[in-house]
Amino acid sequence: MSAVLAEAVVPKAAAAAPQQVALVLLGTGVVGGAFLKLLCTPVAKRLHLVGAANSRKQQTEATQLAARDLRERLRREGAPRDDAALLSALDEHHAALKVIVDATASAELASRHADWLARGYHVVTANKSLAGGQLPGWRALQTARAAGGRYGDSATVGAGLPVLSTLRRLCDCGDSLLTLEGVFSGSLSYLFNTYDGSRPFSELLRDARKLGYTEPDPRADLSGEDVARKLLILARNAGFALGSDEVLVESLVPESLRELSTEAFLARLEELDEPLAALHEAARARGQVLRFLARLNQRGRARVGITEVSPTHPAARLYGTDNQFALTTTRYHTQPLVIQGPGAGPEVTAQALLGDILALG
Ligand SMILES: NC(=O)C1=CN([C@@H]2O[C@H](COP(=O)(O)OP(=O)(O)OC[C@H]3O[C@@H](n4cnc5c(N)ncnc54)[C@H](O)[C@@H]3O)[C@@H](O)[C@H]2O)C=CC1
Ligand SMILES: N[C@@H](CC=O)C(=O)O
Repeated sequence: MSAVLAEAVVPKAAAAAPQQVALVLLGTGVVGGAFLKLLCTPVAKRLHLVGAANSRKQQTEATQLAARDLRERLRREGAPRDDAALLSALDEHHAALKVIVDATASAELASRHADWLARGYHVVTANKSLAGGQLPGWRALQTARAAGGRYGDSATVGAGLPVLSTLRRLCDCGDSLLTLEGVFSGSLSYLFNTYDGSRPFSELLRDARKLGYTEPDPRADLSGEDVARKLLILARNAGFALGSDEVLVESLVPESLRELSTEAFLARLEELDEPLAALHEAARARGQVLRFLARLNQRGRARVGITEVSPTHPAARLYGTDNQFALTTTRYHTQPLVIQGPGAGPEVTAQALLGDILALG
């Protein structure tokens, strides 16, 4: 009764009207393409696309940006790439929030994130190269964030699963990460959940690529590099000042395929089949299965690589692109807090970008 009375007499605080958002999209590939589709849905009506770019061309012209075939048009026509023109398009728009969305895998673009934040733009990214790269880059990012820049990074780990948000919330409450373990790659999860020796590994990898699960160059997945980046992002968010050279990374890419161009590598995928079949067979003979695991122990030692696990291991019970993050903390120490679900794919990743933009205000 008193609660009802209280509601009747206390005026509700007026909810702040959501702000208009101007945005520039860098990268119109698998994730960027899915993001463009989400921009056409009603939830995105206060978002205004004022610029879009791929690696070669860009567009800031309103009618071109509104075209349904913007990605194809960008491949054929558009102005040459020039960040300054994209930033001017943001500056000229009346929207209160100005956002740069990075849906590329470009380390060069990622190295500009901190500068963009310092200049008053918000950055929302699927690109892990800054936060999961060299330690000085991570530190520059923290400096820009401390000065008020807002950085939407949900898409960088678990393709938007609520992992980073949960970890930060625990840390804000004074909890501490003790250990971290799991499957952090959607494509490798898909590959090892599916591979049973009946179809060549290279065929499954081609499927994973077509479905939009792999990195632009799938060696970034197979080498463990992408998993290592996610491990670094999580560890650093939990206060471990880990350098990228401090993660022990076990690569699945044979030496002979490491230095090739992406195209040449894609033409020689069959060379992965024999070594992977041998690993699979050896594990099978011991009653085990293969999983690509990431681990951070209490002393800050980090390792990512292929591991044989028993069929009853939690990582052996995943499906599709499932990721699994097991967080043991000071307060979750008897059993870990486990976050699990699809960890790759254009739609979920694009949604993570959209969610971070809408959360800006
Ligand atoms: N595919 C997935 O499930 C997930 C992907 N991500 C991340 O999303 C990012 C994009 O991945 P995809 O869309 O799969 O790659 P993609 O290869 O399909 O697309 C990359 C796009 O970036 C563009 N690009 C490259 N350099 C550029 C530059 N300097 N300026 C403007 N555009 C540039 C390319 O032209 C292309 O349009 C990567 O960082 C990836 O790690 C993150 C979570 C999940
Ligand atoms: N290639 C990545 C995509 C998400 O980050 C993966 O396989 O997990």
